[in-house]
Amino acid sequence: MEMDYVTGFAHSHMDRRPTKRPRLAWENPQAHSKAQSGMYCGQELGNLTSFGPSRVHADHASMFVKGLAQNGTPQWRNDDKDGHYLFALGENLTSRYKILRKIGEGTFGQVLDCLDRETGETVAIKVVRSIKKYREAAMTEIDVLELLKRYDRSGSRCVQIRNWFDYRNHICIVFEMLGPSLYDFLRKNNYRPFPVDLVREIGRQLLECVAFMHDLRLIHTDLKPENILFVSPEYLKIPDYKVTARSPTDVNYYKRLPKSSAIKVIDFGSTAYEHQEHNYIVSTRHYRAPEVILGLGWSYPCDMWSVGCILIELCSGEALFQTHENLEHLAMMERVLGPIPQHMLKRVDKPAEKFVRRGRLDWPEGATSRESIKAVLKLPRLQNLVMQHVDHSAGYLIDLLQGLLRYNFFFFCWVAVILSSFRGRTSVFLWSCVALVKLAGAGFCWA
Ligand SMILES: Nc1ncnc2c1ncn2[C@@H]1O[C@H](COP(=O)(O)OP(=O)(O)OP(=O)(O)O)[C@@H](O)[C@H]1O
Repeated sequence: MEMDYVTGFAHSHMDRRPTKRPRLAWENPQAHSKAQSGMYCGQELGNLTSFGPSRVHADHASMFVKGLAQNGTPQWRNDDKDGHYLFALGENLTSRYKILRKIGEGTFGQVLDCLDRETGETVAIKVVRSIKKYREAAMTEIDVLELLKRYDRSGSRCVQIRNWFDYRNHICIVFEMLGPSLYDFLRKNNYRPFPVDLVREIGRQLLECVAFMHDLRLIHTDLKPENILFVSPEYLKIPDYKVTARSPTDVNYYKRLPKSSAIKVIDFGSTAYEHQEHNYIVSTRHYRAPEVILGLGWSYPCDMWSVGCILIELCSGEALFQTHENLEHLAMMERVLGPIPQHMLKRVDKPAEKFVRRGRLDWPEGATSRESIKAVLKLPRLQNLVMQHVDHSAGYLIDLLQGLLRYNFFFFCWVAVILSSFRGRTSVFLWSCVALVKLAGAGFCWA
């Protein structure tokens, strides 16, 4: 078998499709965080405010005191109209970090590949937009990252924070450098699926990460292929025998596969604590749980729903619920997973009342167009969808997905919360959920 070994995606050859699917709304009213109050204890050093607890950071601050830094940083420039930091490649971001290239951009800011002059390693720095709500969310993200770092001793599940600082009104979060995202692979492979054995391995790690977060009473709320990164940038190019392309010059002849299956979750900017109020809209559209759309309030199960959508996408190559409209989205869920229980439809909030008529979803009557009805009818039932893409172990995967994409999971969750509060132990919560789902006939054997 011809095999081509490559290190890292060639960014210059990236196609022109967007690398990220944006969240439609950013409606996360974050509370002031512990880290934020720490900010005012920082040392004002020229155009940098430094607060990092680490020894490395303290050394860095002392460099500024000696007056070395100002020479190394560019002249002050205004931000762009959206509050993004403007920079040139090769410039310094404080005297410690040299900007090598831009890796990504999201709602919160830009992510830059930088050389850390103190350690000699390359790091990914998220330079957050200089807008109050994004600055506040970044401070919450730092709190969460530090909590995760404290408990994830092996650092194997979630991206590791190395440092943070406030530079020219931009919160900058320094991360370990990771490889491409699951979405980068899907895109580069023209939306061809991942091999099922790799999906199983990714699913296991993802569920471990979610269990770990839930145990800390944290809800990620924005799990999606863009936010799951392979640890290593190395990948193989192997001929894809399933496609009709016969010539190695054809773009579809090869398929890229990661050399290692190790993944980590990123983007804790929307992570919520269990005790906060959960009535606003969360998650990127395709991965949004029904209770979020129906305004029923949400909790841990919204992450489980996202994991279910992600696993299907990895097996099929395409997002399961490709829609931008609430009623169509709910109709798609009913098509794939069966009717939404009446007790949920009875409790919807005011804005969602228009989706319900006589105790059931107002579909197809409420559809906005014939195309919309066709888009829903095109979707297969979950079992058929899985069997189209998975030959061996389809049964186990269907069991797992039925457990993750369970409308009632939301209600099981409340029972589990009550059970865990009796015992005062967070892990009881997750095991209660698992036990309840198992009792309900779902299997977790596959992952
Ligand atoms: N540690 C990292 N290593 C390598 N690339 C990274 C790292 N962190 C982020 N990226 C890249 O930068 C992109 C944006 O990062 P991130 O999702 O944290 O930003 P965001 O502004 O919070 O995005 P969103 O719009 O989803 O909220 C990611 O999709 C990824 O491609």
